[in-house]
Amino acid sequence: MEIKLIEKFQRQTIEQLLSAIPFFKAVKQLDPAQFDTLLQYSRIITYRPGEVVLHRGDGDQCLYFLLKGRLAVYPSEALTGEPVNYVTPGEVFGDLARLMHSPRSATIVADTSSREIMVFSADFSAFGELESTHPISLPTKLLYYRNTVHNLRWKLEVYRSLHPKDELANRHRAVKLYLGPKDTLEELRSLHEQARTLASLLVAWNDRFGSIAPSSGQSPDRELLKALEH
Ligand SMILES: Nc1ncnc2c1ncn2[C@@H]1O[C@@H]2COP(=O)(O)O[C@H]2[C@H]1O
Repeated sequence: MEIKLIEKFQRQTIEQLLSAIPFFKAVKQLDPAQFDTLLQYSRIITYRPGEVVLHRGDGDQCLYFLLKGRLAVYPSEALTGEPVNYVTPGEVFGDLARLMHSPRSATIVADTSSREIMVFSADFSAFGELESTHPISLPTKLLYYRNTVHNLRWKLEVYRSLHPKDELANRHRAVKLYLGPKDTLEELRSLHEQARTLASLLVAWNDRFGSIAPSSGQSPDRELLKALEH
């Protein structure tokens, strides 16, 4: 693992890397000053294949966005069986612990199939209390939570399509969408509440199935386990 400060990179490089991440792209378009503020709380981390990025049960609350490579998500520290899911470039991860006020819900490992693994890490403490608007503004928070709710709903839809008869399958559809006035604190509160409920449903899927992939229960990823021994 190597941690690199944002200042070590040319501005153009950072902008190019972050243009592939919907949240940062939207913030930059809406309010370039907020984009700069987020950068002040961020750094870039590179990993070697097989390195552990997040440990289930850890208490830190950084938020991550994958820039390059692929990551495997394991529901337990044991790293046996199939990963529960993969994280691909542009996706956010490490967002559930803060949302649910709980330790990390999964272990995330740099995949052995990736040569270069690069992650953008943001210190979530900049978000402060939900309703505070400094240093991160209400519009930026709204972008973040809309994005989070969208991503969680999407993942839960995928799991529903794999296990349509499971009693968890329809639960996320019962989580009400917000229909009130847009761009308000009320919308932020609703998105936050939706995100919390959807996050706990995702963790319930992980707990129930171990791996949600159809090939669940088959042989462990030996290549990955071997790489972890070094
Ligand atoms: N089923 C899943 N699919 C994709 N990512 C997941 C899944 N379960 C957990 N994660 C991610 O793994 C992260 C582990 O740390 P957090 O609990 O903070 O946030 C978690 C999610 O971002």
